[in-house]
Amino acid sequence: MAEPPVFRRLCIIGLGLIGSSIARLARERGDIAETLVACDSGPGVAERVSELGLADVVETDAGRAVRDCDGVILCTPVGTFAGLMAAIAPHLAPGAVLTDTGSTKGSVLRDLLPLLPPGVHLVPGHPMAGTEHSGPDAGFATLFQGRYVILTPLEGTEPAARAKVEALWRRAGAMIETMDPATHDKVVAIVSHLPHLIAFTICSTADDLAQETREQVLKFAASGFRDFTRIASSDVDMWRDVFLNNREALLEMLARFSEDAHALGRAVRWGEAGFIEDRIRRGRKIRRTLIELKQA
Ligand SMILES: NC(=O)c1ccc[n+]([C@@H]2O[C@H](COP(=O)([O-])OP(=O)(O)OC[C@H]3O[C@@H](n4cnc5c(N)ncnc54)[C@H](O)[C@@H]3O)[C@@H](O)[C@H]2O)c1
Ligand SMILES: O=C(O)C(=O)C[C@]1(C(=O)O)C=C[C@@H](O)C=C1
Repeated sequence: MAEPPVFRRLCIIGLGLIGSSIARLARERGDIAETLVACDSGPGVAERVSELGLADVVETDAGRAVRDCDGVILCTPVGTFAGLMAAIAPHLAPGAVLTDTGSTKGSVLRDLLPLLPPGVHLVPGHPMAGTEHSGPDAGFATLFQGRYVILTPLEGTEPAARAKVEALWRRAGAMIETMDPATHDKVVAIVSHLPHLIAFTICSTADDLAQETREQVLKFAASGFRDFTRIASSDVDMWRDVFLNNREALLEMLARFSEDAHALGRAVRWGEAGFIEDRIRRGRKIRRTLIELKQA
């Protein structure tokens, strides 16, 4: 027999890549929310969400959108969370479960907890799935299939609230891991935030060089550089907010990376072939490990 929907009335705030993927999934499955409310304040987004038929109710005002909802999921850039929380807190229904998909977790607790009304349950989350595309047309229902979702629940969170968020992600086909926010922020700093910082930087450096030399450097880019440009084409608002809200862990990883890059540079300068080979071998090994885990 089909399971009952996880939520009676679920409000998704932010209908970009991630929010519209959850909406599409909820529409397709029918067992995530009985009624789906979509809220987006971006220019033309609410109209597009209506055109695409992604929700039963479409709003642009977050306070109005969350009224009477037993589930609310924030899918906007993390820099918007404090302002959004101030707007929705007075309207959250007692007993509601509040979750999110933000890429940083220490900042989410910092921004949401102080205004959390008594009786509303916060279960922060982060799907480790995405693409370089953004907006309501970019989403797809299978985005989370076979991917990890990291939850960073607070001690003492009501088990029933946590179970609802876990059920949502299980129905999305995801695997769930639990971590404390500081560990989460360190892990994603190395596997997600630093790679983006490097990709944005390498593109700027190549662009500077092209301007200095007046050569069409980019037309000679084969697949190595192109792989970086895919990552570097990601959304400006989202990544500005990620960098500014995971400052400490990102700067720590950047410092370690810079030391290691200098060491490799030194080996190149002094012709230390063994050191260079070792670094290349480690890269190849990590790629093989990811392929074995089917994540490459
Ligand atoms: N893109 C990814 O690969 C990825 C992966 C995992 C988690 N995340 C996280 O999920 C969240 C959403 O990312 P995305 O890629 O879907 O972004 P996106 O840019 O595709 O969509 C964000 C949407 O939020 C809307 N929005 C912004 N401020 C708002 C506000 N105050 N009120 C209502 N709507 C508002 C925008 O109009 C936009 O439609 C971010 O916190 C991001 O860090 C992103
Ligand atoms: O696939 C991509 O392009 C992504 O950037 C997805 C990605 C990542 O870095 O892996 C980006 C941000 C997230 O918070 C989680 C996933």
